Amino acid sequence: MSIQHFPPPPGVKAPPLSFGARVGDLLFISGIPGFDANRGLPDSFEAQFANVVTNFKRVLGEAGATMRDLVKVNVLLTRASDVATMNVLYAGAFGPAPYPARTTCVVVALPDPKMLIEIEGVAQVKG
Ligand SMILES: N/C(=C\C=C\C(=O)O)C(=O)O
Repeated sequence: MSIQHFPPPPGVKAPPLSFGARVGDLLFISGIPGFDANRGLPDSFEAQFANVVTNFKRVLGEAGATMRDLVKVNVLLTRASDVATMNVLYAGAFGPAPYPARTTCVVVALPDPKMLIEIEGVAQVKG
């Protein structure tokens, strides 16, 4: 079965990865940080979360999927103090129920010291 890759757009300075990779009916989405359109990282958790959702939807859309097609989501945070806020924002962005399966981890660090959150996921893609 072949793999369809969704690389960063030309000119975007990203690490050596695809934002998404599809095999069969499954789309695997890389850890998506909260970069804005200019590859800047806002200071606030809420703004980073909003950018993650925008970026996440773009990757899903490129593969013909939506947030409702998500099967599993992993949320990586660098501050346990953001968990409560994340849950509120998450319910708005990834809801309504039923939600995808999810794991949340508080990690020591993410690749850029300004990153407060990354979300990765697996979605079902039909067609
Ligand atoms: N997922 C990772 C970084 C993503 C960076 C980006 O979207 O620009 C990684 O390093 O694994």
